[in-house]
Amino acid sequence: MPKLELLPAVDVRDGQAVRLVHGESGSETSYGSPLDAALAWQSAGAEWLHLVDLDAAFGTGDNRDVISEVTGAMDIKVELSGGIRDDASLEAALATGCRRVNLGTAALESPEWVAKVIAEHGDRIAVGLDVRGTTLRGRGWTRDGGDLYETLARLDAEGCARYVVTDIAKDGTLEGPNLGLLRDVCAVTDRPVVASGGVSSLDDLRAISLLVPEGVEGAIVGKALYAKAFTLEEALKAVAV
Ligand SMILES: O=C(O)c1ccccc1NCC(=O)[C@H](O)[C@H](O)COP(=O)(O)O
Repeated sequence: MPKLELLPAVDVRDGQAVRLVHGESGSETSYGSPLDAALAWQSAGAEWLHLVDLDAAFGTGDNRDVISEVTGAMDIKVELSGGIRDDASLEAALATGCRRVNLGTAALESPEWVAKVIAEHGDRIAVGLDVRGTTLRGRGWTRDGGDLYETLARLDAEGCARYVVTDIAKDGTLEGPNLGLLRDVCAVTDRPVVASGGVSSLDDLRAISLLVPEGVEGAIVGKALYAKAFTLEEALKAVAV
């Protein structure tokens, strides 16, 4: 059985590494330099970095310089998220050298464009399915964007390579992941799923690991690392098989 991939998160707002609660603008706790955080996760043995431009996601500007600096400094693979909604922002994101990007709002508002870029870029495109209940949310998770399962069926048919599934009610709360949601999504798609939101403990990671045979490929970990609930070294050891 392959091991669960871990993706430590660096969410950037106004040039700083932050964590939000439920992804809500204004709920930031700041954790300093995004580059320092990313380098720390890399030194600890991460194989992936999940890097989010929250200002681009919220439409309050962008952190392109910081994102480029961090991505350029990484020897590990980078998954880039936040505000990638058109050719210009996609080209800029891919040009950073990231391994893949996450599209969120665009998958809800610009389905034809998303089908086109999936066809062009294959597995460098993932789609973030950010949900409250089974309703998708876009524009920095502030607006409803349709039904999870209808959108998933459409994206599957278009050849989407991978999904990053976030229960917004869990995100940044340290309340544990929504394992039922992950199971339900894996039951209706054969594409790999990356779990995001709510991880609080090594036991949460072990529980997500048990879903690898069902299709969960990775887990994003943000708040728990910044809050020092465990170290990344401990997390990597917990999911090693
Ligand atoms: O990814 C986005 O585009 C995004 C947009 C708006 C608000 C938040 C967004 N992402 C948050 C994350 O990806 C978190 O880093 C991740 O879910 C980690 O959550 P947690 O482990 O609960 O801190």
